[in-house]
Amino acid sequence: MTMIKNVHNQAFEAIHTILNSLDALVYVSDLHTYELLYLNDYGTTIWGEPTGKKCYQLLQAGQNSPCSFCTNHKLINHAGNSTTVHVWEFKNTYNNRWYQCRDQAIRWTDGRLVRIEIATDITDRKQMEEALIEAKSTAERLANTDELTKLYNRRAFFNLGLSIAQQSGQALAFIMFDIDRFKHVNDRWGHTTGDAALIHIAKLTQAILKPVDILGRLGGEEFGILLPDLHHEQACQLAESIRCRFEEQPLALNGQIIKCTASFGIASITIPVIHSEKEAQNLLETLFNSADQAMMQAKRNGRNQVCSATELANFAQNNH
Ligand SMILES: Nc1nc2c(ncn2[C@@H]2O[C@H](COP(=O)(O)OP(=O)(O)OP(=O)(O)O)[C@@H](O)[C@H]2O)c(=O)[nH]1
Repeated sequence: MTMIKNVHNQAFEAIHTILNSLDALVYVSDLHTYELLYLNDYGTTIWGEPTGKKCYQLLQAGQNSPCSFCTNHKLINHAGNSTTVHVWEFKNTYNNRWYQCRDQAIRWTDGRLVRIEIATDITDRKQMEEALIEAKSTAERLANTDELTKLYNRRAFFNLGLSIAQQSGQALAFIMFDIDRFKHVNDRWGHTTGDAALIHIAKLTQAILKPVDILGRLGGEEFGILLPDLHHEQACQLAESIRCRFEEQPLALNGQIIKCTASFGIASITIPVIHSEKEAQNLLETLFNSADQAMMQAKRNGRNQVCSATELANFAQNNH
């Protein structure tokens, strides 16, 4: 009898030693009253003594009733029997560390079903994952952004245009503008001042636009604006406002006033039924080419003015 008791004691101590040596939280709580029935050393070191406490009182911060994220209901089925192990990841509200939790309903020594959780700290992995997600989104942002002006670059601008160009039945206007005689700005004031002038122009333009409008730097001193749901006349008025804004608000830098004007081309369309991305691409290219030609016309007409593709069509007819 004494020998059996000793064997039992030894086994109990071995289990006790193992549980208290684990680099993981192990606790047992009543499935219905939430009373803590067991907490290993890992748990008491971080969260404190469990005696007389409910799991939510000890293991979470500022919790006076069962947690909204409690998984107890997932551990037993309708018949009141244990289901499988429920594995989930959770940021503990007491110490703000991430844990992978393995929860299960087991039979306790007195025969009732209780909850056992084994939770390992996965904060380092989570932080690495978060850093990777952050790095990916930074890389994506940089790949779509013009470094100097922080506007969309040509690639991102065209990609955004592609999705807009598939919204059949919607009006779409496009304004393209190019700063006039920008070479003179660089030659006279230097390349750094030229850069500042490009940033200034980008900011002036962005300030006039609505959040749905898409402004991009297409390259060099050339910019594009995609205007969803805007009709031709409204786009012409908008371009004229931007042109005036450039005249009225030159860049003031180091006591110098750097004046920049720009030439604008406008094209617009009511998007027809689009069947494929290729069709959307063709439509966008046609729109861009028309605006580009209108802009070249504005340059030929003497710069610092707005020309629309309609004007260009008239001009073409007049010159045949
Ligand atoms: N500072 C600066 N200059 C740039 C940048 N990209 C292009 N440029 C300059 O923009 C100028 C464009 O010159 P051109 O294409 O001859 O055109 P323009 O002088 O603006 O004359 P028009 O377009 O005919 O009115 C060149 O001097 C380029 O070096 C840039 O990122 N920064």
